[in-house]
This record gives sequence, C-alpha cells and structure tokens, in this order.
Amino acid sequence: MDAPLAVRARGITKCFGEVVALDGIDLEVGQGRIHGLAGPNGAGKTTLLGLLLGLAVADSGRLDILGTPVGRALSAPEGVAGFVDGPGLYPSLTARQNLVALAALHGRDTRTGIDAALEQVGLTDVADDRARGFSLGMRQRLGLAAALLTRPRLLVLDEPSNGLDPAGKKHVHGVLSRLAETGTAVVLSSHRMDDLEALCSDVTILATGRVVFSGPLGKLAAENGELAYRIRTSDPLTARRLAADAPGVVVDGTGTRPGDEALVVRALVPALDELVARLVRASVAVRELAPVVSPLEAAFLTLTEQQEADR
Ligand SMILES: Nc1ncnc2c1ncn2[C@@H]1O[C@H](COP(=O)(O)OP(=O)(O)OP(=O)(O)O)[C@@H](O)[C@H]1O
Repeated sequence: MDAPLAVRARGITKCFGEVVALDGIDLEVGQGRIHGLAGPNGAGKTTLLGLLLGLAVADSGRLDILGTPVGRALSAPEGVAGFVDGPGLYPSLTARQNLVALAALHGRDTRTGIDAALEQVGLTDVADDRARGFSLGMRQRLGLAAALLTRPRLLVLDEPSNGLDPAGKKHVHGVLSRLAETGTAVVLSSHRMDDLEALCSDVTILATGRVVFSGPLGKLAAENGELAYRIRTSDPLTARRLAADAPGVVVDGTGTRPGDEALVVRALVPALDELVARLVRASVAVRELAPVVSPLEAAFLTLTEQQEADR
C-alpha cells in the first residue's frame, strides 16, 4: 500500500469574524517533500500552518495529517512538530535547559537526543547560555532543535529563515534537506523566494486565502509564460544580432551593471532553447543563462500586481 500523504487538505475554510483567512484550500504534501508556502501578507499562510499544528481547527473541509483525519480538538496531531510566530522558549533557561523542559512536556526521556539536536542546529557552543540573550536567528535554531527532539514525520515552520545569517541559513537548509531525505515532510512559509527555490521541491502560492498555484517548482516555470533571461556569451555583438533575428525572442537590452555585456531577452522556453542552439551553431559560447527574476518570484509578482489591480 502507498504511504499516506503527510498532509491532505480538501476545501479547508477558516474565518476570523468577517475575515475569511482560508477560503477552500486544497493541499497535498507527500512524505519526504519540502513544501513551501508563499503569498503576500495576510494571504493565510500562518493560519494554514496553525491548522497543521493543531493550534486551531478549520471551520469546514477535511484535513488528514499522516493518514489520520484531524478532529475538533486543539492538539498537535501525532508525529507533527514545529512552530508559528516564533518558537515558544523560556528566556531565563539555557538552550539545553529549554530542550530538557520541552522534552519533558512531550513526556520524553530528557537525557537522549538533546546534545544531538543542539549539534544539528549548530548551537553546541552556546548550549549553556540563557535563551534571553539569543538573537532571532539563534532562537529560530533552538526552536528547530526542540522540534527535532520529537522526531517528527511532519515538520511545520513559519518563516524559519527569519533572522538567520547566510551561514545559519545554509546550516538550517542542510538540516531540513537531510530530514526530508529520511522521509520527514516539511511545510514552511517564507517571503524569500530564493530560499523557497533553494530548498523546496514543491510550492503553494496563496492569495487572499485561496490557492493560486500548487505543485512542483518546475511546473511553475512551465506555466509562467514569458520570462526575461540574462545571457552572457563569448561574443556579445553576435549574440545580440542572433537574438534580434530569433523567432519569439524580444531583446530587452543589456545588463545593467557597468561593463556588463550580458544580453537580456524575453522569451518562452522553446524560443529560448532555439536561440541557444543558434548561438552554439555560430560558435558563440553561452557562459551564463538565468532568469532575471526567478519563475517563483515572477509568479509571485504577477499575483501581487493582480491583487493590487483587483482592489
Ligand atoms: N487570530 C486572528 N484574529 C483575526 N484575524 C486574523 C487572526 N489570524 C489571522 N487573521 C487574519 O487572517 C488573514 C490571514 O492571516 P495570516 O496571518 O494567516 O496571513 P499570512 O499569509 O501568514 O500573512 P503574513 O505574510 O503577513 O504573515 C489576515 O487577514 C489576518 O488579518
């Protein structure tokens, strides 16, 4: 039998008084997947993550977590860990004491796993420092360590990269990727499209409580239509001439940085493929080819512009 989905949501709605925070959400997250939630402020990301963590219940719809229907009681479904709005920590306790206390809350043997969890998130050196003095990034890492202690099969994180420096981010991305490799599903929200693209296999974009896209990142690129691409070649003049003649390609200009001779073109993927073939046939080496704005960012911007226009 197939393993159950980590998350299966159908027609989930959630209102706060007059405000419709979630308006018929469908979501599927497979085990071992890292699934990103993106969307403008107020789109419903935190509300949805809260439902997965059992911090609130949906008004209607069906939510199955790790194959089990979620009931009406406010409690974290078995096998789920994480946090929204920052991890709940005891400021006067050290990092280690926080984990001991949190493990005790979960009825776990407090002696095992704590050092490993601290090590995993890179907090071993400050294990005996009080959480009060921790930066936002360190608190995020400690919250992640607390979640890891419970050995979750679904990890739910709201903006886990907030406050992390580039090294911290890389470290946390590594932890999440390794967890996913062992079968744990991760659902996280972020306003950073580059983070989502670096980390996630799938993404759901929400806008005003509705799903506007859900699926693999590659599918988003395919659905995105024409994007602007930056092409750096061994022969900028010839590349520009070939691009101007290529069907379905619009030359947008050149790079914006001083001395940058990269060509910027707007095209659908097949037209871009044909341009690359023409460049290669003309012995022009393609040294760099990347979207000026990533597919996720482009989809996100289109969506927010649409939302502004609808207001
Ligand atoms: N406890 C609450 N009481 C009243 N309204 C709420 C509550 N929680 C969320 N909302 C409203 O529900 C909508 C969705 O909010 P939510 O926090 O889920 O969005 P979000 O996508 O996480 O936003 P952000 O990116 O700003 O964190 C918003 O209009 C918000 O004002």
